[in-house]
This record gives sequence, C-alpha cells and structure tokens, in this order.
Amino acid sequence: MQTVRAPATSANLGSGFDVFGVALDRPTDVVRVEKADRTTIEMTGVGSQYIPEDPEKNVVGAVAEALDAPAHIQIDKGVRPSSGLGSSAASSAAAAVALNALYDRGLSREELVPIAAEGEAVVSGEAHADNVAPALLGGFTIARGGSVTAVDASIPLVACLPEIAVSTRDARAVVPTSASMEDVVHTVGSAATLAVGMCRDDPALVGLGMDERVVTPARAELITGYDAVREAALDAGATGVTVSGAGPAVLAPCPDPDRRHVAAAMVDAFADAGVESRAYQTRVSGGATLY
Ligand SMILES: Nc1ncnc2c1ncn2[C@@H]1O[C@H](COP(=O)(O)OP(=O)(O)OP(=O)(O)O)[C@@H](O)[C@H]1O
Ligand SMILES: N[C@@H](CCO)C(=O)O
Repeated sequence: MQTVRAPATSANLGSGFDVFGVALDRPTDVVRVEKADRTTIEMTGVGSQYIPEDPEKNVVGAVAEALDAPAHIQIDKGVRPSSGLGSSAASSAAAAVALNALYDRGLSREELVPIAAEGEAVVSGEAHADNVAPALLGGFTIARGGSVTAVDASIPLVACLPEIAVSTRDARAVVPTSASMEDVVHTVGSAATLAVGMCRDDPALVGLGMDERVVTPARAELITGYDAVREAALDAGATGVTVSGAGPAVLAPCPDPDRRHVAAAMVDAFADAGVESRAYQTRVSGGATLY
C-alpha cells in the first residue's frame, strides 16, 4: 500500500493562462493505492458524492492506465470538485506519485507531469499541465509546451471559494478566441512581472503581475459578486485579485499580516452578493508528499 497527500493548486494567476500554476498548503487530497488485477475506485470526502467512481470517468483511472498500474484506489477529497483549486489535478498528481511508488516505476516528478495530465484530459478534454505541475513539483511552475520550470516560492494568498459550481469545460467555452496586440503586450508585461515577483517572494509584484484583460473578465462574468469581492480584497490589503484556475474560487496575494483581514473581506463581499463562501488562508507551498 502507498499513501500520498497532494495539494490544491491555482492555475493561470491571471496573466499565465494555461501556463502558470502554484501549489497551495491547503486544502489537500489523500490517495491510498493497493495492487489489484483491475482498477477500482472508492471516494470519500468533500464533494465525493458528485464524482464518478467509474475508472473511465475518474481522473485517477486514466493515470493508472497511463502507468499500466492497476490498483484499488481510495481517494479522500479535501479539494472540492469544480472549485478552480485544482481538485481533479490533486487526485491525478497523488495517484501518479502513489502508483509510481507502488509499482517501482522509478519515474521522476517531472516525468510524472504528462502522466498526471492524462487525468485532466478526462474532465476538460485537454491534457493541460498547469495544475498537475505544481501539484507534483510544488512552488510556482511554468508549464510550456512539453516542458515545466519550477521555482520555490512562499507568497501568502487567500483563496476564497464560493458555493457556486463552474466546470472547467464551461469556463473554457467563454475564453475569447483572439486578442488585440495591445492586450497581448499588456499580458506579457504582467506575466514577466509576476514571474520576477515569485522569484523574489514579493507579494506586491505578484499581485501587480496578475492583471490581465482577455480571459479573466470573461470568466469573472460566471462568478456572482466577483467585482465586489475584488474591490473588497484590494481595500483590505490584497496586492492583486484574479480568478483561480477556471473559477469560481477567487485568488488574492497579500502581505502576511493582511491575510486574515483580506479573507474576511472576501467572505463578507460574497455574502452581500447572496453567495456563501469559504476563505482558505494559504501560501505557495510544496508538492505531493509520499508517506
Ligand atoms: N478524482 C477526482 N477529483 C475531482 N474531480 C474529479 C475526479 N475525477 C473526475 N472528476 C471530475 O472532474 C470535474 C472537476 O474538475 P474541474 O477541472 O472541472 O475542477 P477543478 O479541478 O476544481 O478546477 P480547476 O482545474 O479549474 O482548478 C468534476 O466533473 C468531477 O466529477
Ligand atoms: N488553465 C486551465 C486550468 C483549469 O483546469 C483553465 O483555466 O481552463
């Protein structure tokens, strides 16, 4: 038997659509695997009643298939599905690390990235790696083409998760298919600023570098109360605000001492919009851990 804990992640960070990601120190999924003749899946935890246990439909089934590692897989969900906090990626990454150890495949974390990304293809139709890369490697990651660059970072963050479901598939459908050159130039400037901010552990630069004008505004429309939550977070000390992954979670970096205040302000603003929410006071952290 092998047991792995894998973290929630936040992809995009505004300016790095389908490229940037960070691992968060909470919430987490825990996956246990035992060798078996065929793959079976057992789910418990947050939102598990909405996740299919059929290996053809659960992300970990695709990971077991890609590693040729049939197993009985128990998943205890801490990351709510359809949250924008990399719920499917947490399970995929944990299963990849656990099955790699169970069957002594000897693959590195980098080599497990495309394997865990096969799980993402099950839910969104595309094997994008911007959530599984940080879930496996930790820190701030840049997933570009087939390559991944990872940098350790420790930026304080608030991830506020409203009681709204937004599927990645639906959120991808609203992404504009083109952008003006002016917006492209703006995004490049933001992305570069954000990357430097991560390398310097500077929340001000990270917040500034989240600003993006093409994908984020389209997705914000799917999140009731987004504009008010954004304003409230900035007033409370957040250095920037963006949609986490495909949403509906909203992500705000801030200096450490402001984190509690920012979290409360975001929850209150969602409540004023008639939406219940939960704020995770978190930070950029390490990747999946094998017990
Ligand atoms: N092990 C799993 N854990 C979570 N979701 C799963 C799993 N297996 C299949 N799914 C399905 O994946 C979908 C959730 O994935 P989705 O990518 O939409 O959300 P997310 O991972 O929280 O978001 P994001 O990638 O934007 O951070 C749900 O439809 C769920 O049923
Ligand atoms: N980059 C992906 C992350 C969600 O899985 C998106 O925003 O659609």
